[in-house]
Amino acid sequence: MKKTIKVVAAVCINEHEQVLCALRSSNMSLPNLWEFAGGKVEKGETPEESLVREIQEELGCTVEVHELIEDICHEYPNIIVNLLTYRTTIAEGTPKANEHAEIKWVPLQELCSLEWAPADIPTVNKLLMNTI
Ligand SMILES: Nc1nc2c([nH]c(=O)n2[C@H]2C[C@H](O)[C@@H](COP(=O)(O)OP(=O)(O)OP(=O)(O)O)O2)c(=O)[nH]1
Ligand SMILES: [Mg+2]
Repeated sequence: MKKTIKVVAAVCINEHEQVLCALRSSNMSLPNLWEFAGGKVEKGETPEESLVREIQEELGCTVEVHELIEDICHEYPNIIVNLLTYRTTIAEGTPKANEHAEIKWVPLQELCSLEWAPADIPTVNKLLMNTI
């Protein structure tokens, strides 16, 4: 049976309605695909705690976690990812790509121009449909 991992990711939106997008590097799994920064929920953490920790590690800034956008299970060839995406805003600091190949702020309506990790598509569609 395939293992399921619980992953949290930050849909970080700024005052210009731009979304922070992160490019997975060539040495990560799902290389060269765009994602929302985040990572695996560790034992004893709430999803919100994991997300604040992951963003601190990956982007070197602090986020405020708002509502859940999407909770989906996506089956990859080797693993099932239970991805929880949350709307977030930056509470402190400026995001930097500590682990990603690149990060950039993208206008909400242009999100579809990036090549996303497959599990992110439902979140991207929700954002494009303006249902959040
Ligand atoms: N962070 C993140 N992971 C995603 C997204 N979409 C998606 O399919 N994933 C997958 C990629 C990985 O197989 C899995 C775990 O994410 P990750 O690689 O960020 O985990 P992590 O930061 O804890 O990294 P590591 O400790 O395993 O190196 O989730 C997304 O938008 N954000
Ligand atoms: Mg990560």
